[in-house]
Amino acid sequence: MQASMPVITIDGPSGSGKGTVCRLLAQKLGWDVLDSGAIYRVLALAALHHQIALDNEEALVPLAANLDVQFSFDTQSESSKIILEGEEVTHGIRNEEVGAAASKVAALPRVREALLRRQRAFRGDAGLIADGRDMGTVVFPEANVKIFLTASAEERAERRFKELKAKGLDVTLSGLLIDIKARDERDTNRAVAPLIPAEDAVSLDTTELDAEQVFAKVMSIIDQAVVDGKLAKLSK
Ligand SMILES: Nc1ncnc2c1ncn2[C@@H]1O[C@H](COP(=O)(O)OP(=O)(O)O)[C@@H](O)[C@H]1O
Ligand SMILES: Nc1ccn([C@H]2C[C@H](O)[C@@H](COP(=O)(O)OP(=O)(O)O)O2)c(=O)n1
Repeated sequence: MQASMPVITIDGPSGSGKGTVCRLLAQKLGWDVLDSGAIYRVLALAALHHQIALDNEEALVPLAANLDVQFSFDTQSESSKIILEGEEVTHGIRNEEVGAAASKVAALPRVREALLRRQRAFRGDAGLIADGRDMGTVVFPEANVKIFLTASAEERAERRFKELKAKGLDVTLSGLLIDIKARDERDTNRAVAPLIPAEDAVSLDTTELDAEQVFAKVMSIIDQAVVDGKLAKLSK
């Protein structure tokens, strides 16, 4: 692990645009990305496969600690590929059922603890962009730049609705709004590593912004961090 490589954290609730901005940042900066939500999603899917109850901390801790998962970058599709126990789950984890299950296993303190080292190991030879809920507060409290994205629940549900409809999934806007609010509630009110901005995070409300505008604002926050000496000059 290269403890000195820079880290930018992007935290926020579901649909606030974290994944989108992280992908754009990774392209621009040539850095690695940690999609921590995908780790919780993969764990939840493994629990469902093995018929382990989503509140069975005793059984989930060893499953989390020994999770047989590989994240790789597929150069052909220019997207990441996720293999769980030998089976590709890249798309299978991206539905609201698995998102809700992920939020349940993520509420268990010893499960979070068991996944800490795996998340920190994503810090390699390049800089790291870390996407999640507790990247700036718990996993990388020493990060160079911390950003917290928000948007109204209605706007986030609308975004998710368009995305899942485009994939041909059978979803309703009202159902997604209920799911998003339930997930916000669980993620925000859990005892350990709740969804809250780090004290030194810059918050950005994306409700009225498109993805390009969010990216431009995030880049200006990063440029300001360089001016403030929090981050070395970027070769972008
Ligand atoms: N600023 C934005 N305005 C409108 N749609 C957006 C914006 N940012 C992202 N999206 C779209 O909203 C959906 C959720 O975005 P995503 O980046 O996956 O959010 P998160 O990772 O925070 O859950 C995706 O379909 C994405 O293309
Ligand atoms: N760092 C993280 C990342 C995700 N989680 C939990 C809580 C979230 O509701 C689920 C799924 O996260 P994910 O980022 O994939 O969800 P969205 O894409 O934002 O809908 O995992 C977490 O507790 N901590």
